[in-house]
Amino acid sequence: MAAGVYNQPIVAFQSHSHINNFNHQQKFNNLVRLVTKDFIGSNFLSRRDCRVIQSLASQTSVVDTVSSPSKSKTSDRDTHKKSNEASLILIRHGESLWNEKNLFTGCVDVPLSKRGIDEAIEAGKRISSIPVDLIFTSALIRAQMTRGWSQVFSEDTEKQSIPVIAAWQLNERMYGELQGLNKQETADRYGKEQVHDWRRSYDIPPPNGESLEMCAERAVSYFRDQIEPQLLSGKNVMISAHGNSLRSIIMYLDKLTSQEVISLELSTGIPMLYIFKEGRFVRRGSPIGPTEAGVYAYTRRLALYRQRLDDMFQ
Ligand SMILES: O=C(O)[C@H](O)COP(=O)(O)O
Repeated sequence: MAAGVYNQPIVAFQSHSHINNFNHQQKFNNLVRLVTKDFIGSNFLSRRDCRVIQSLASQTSVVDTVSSPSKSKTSDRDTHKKSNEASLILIRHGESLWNEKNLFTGCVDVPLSKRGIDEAIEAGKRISSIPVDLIFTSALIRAQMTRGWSQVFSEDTEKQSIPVIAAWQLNERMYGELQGLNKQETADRYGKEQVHDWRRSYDIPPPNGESLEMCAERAVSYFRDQIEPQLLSGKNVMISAHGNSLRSIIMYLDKLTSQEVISLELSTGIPMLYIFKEGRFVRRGSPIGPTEAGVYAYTRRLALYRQRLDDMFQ
């Protein structure tokens, strides 16, 4: 586990703009160069993909450094500490280059597409009113978005930055022999139902990969051991992770059964909000708005389940 003020996801860059001492466009250009350099020569990014990433530098506008709102908005923090409440924001990374191509990705380290970066920036705007104290990301670049470039060399500035903890336990589930295959072609070859079982069932692993259950063993244990204590101490936490590591965490938070979790789909780049109060997690829908359209891309069955859950907390 590595802690530090680097690797902040773009979603957090956009959410706090009160410290603005740097030439952000320049920094972002450097980031894109770094990311591109990491992937050029690897066997899963084509030259076209690299060109797409490079072109983002000229198309994407300003991103901000992450500063810790809890240190600059003392009254907000005092209030939520007194009420013994904390916010938990979950976000699945924005669309990746392999999501765009409909390829099984799993633990292959693929960066965001241009659309994914736009989604992350948009998500950051939507959660801008929530003072985040601590960010957890997976160890994969699509959740972190930046790698190495944003280390801070000033103690004062570092004190004002949101700590970021990268943890492999939050990585996407290992998709085994499906990694790199096209999802549609795989369904055509092995049958829709088989592929659906591999992708959505709780305990059927894809060939030589992790089932959701196996993914939950590491992701939920990490959540309970490392993240819950932070919430208990009144810290507002954001987790930037993946479709299946977050499905397993949501299954735990919402007490979904292994049947109910089958219908749980998460959209890319949509923040979900939970309030942690008196040892319980209450889903508050998306910070986007009261309709919660973005919380779950849920099916009718899950909508009913959600209705029951909401009624319980009215
Ligand atoms: O790893 C992947 O391919 C995706 O991030 C998640 O895939 P899924 O929708 O098949 O779970």
